[in-house]
Amino acid sequence: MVRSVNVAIVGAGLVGSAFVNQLQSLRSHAVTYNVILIARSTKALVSKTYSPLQLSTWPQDLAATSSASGLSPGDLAAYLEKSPLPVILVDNTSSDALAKVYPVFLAQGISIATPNKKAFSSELGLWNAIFAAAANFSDKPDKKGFVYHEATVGAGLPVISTIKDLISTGDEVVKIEGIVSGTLSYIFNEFSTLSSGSSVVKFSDVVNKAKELGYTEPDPREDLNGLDVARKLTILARLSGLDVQSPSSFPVQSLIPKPLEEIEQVSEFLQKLPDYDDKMEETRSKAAEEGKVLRFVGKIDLSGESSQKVKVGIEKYDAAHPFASLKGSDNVIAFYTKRYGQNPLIIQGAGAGAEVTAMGVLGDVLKIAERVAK
Ligand SMILES: NC(=O)C1=CN([C@@H]2O[C@H](COP(=O)(O)OP(=O)(O)OC[C@H]3O[C@@H](n4cnc5c(N)ncnc54)[C@H](OP(=O)(O)O)[C@@H]3O)[C@@H](O)[C@H]2O)C=CC1
Ligand SMILES: N[C@@H](CC=O)C(=O)O
Ligand code: NA
Repeated sequence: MVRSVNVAIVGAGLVGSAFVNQLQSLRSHAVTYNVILIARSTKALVSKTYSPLQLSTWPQDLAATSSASGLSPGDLAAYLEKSPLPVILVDNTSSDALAKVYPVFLAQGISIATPNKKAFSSELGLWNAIFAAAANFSDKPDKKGFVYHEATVGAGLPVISTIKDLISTGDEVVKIEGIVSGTLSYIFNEFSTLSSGSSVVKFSDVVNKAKELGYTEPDPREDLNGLDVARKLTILARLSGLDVQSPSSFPVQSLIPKPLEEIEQVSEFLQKLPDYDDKMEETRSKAAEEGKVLRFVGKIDLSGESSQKVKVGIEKYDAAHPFASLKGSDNVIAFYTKRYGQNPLIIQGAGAGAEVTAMGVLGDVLKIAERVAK
């Protein structure tokens, strides 16, 4: 018998649009996925009767909706709670406001699949509330929703599922080292090569290119100030058993030039960034003179050897190091654990981009549907 589930998609930008396309092309017919809502920040296409929306024309239909404002999290919860079928909320935004009400959705039996890091990397209290309210972490799962967030670290790469499997089967994390920003990976892979002359590209040009390619956060300053990496490290550290209070509770290096910190508009920031290319070029060429390249790295050290358990910033690597030969927007994450010893379990591949991120989100939706569809 074919089972069904309702799907509500909030956020229809790069990842959201790729998600809808991938959902439409699904080959599995074991479950029917009825999309009942697609929303952007200012518009919402909602099926009032909970019957499936016509997906072939969703961009035009969404644009044509008369609503001048989006749905508030409260309105969304009230609508989804009345769904006659189990419902999965796909949060493809980077909204803090939506993330804060995840515990409410979960307690109402609404499941969540998301690439939005905000819920899992803000204050520790929110993290605890989410997992207390979620069915997959409860011994009383009745009426609670499931929560999956694979694409919050390494986009579609199996990072979250791997660390969860390591821990739940009794392994212990000793260290994690990695390049977990697709944007900063791309920027430094292009900008800092082993040539000792001046770089073939300007730092500000590669920043713009990373934005064009869809790797950056909606506001690329969240990548450049190290916060996106700090959020991912917070998630990995918490899953490793460390109670990190927030992404600002450990040292994080920012690449935003001090005089540009107070600028409000992204456009003005990007326009002024070229004025600071010389400073980055100086750092790059000094490293190149030592035969090294720059990479933006996150480290978690639970071995007790380092006084600083979590840190994020630029490091220098020589040519032989695996981080020096990364390409494109690749992420690389090395898990040193009790079982794996000195030879870490390594995951590598594209860590940003709409298609690979949507794949991670859709994979989570399929896992939730297997558990809740009726
Ligand atoms: N791009 C990537 O490579 C990766 C992205 N992610 C994460 O995926 C998420 C989406 O990223 P991306 O698609 O690139 O970003 P976009 O800016 O392209 O899309 C964001 C979408 O969210 C909508 N939105 C924002 N706030 C709200 C709200 N309160 N209610 C309803 N809709 C809202 C925006 O509406 P509007 O269209 O009206 O602006 C837009 O449609 C982010 O959390 C990001 O961190 C994770 C891994 C990789
Ligand atoms: N801006 C992020 C997107 C994925 O999380 C990145 O560059 O990695
Ligand atoms: Na992932």
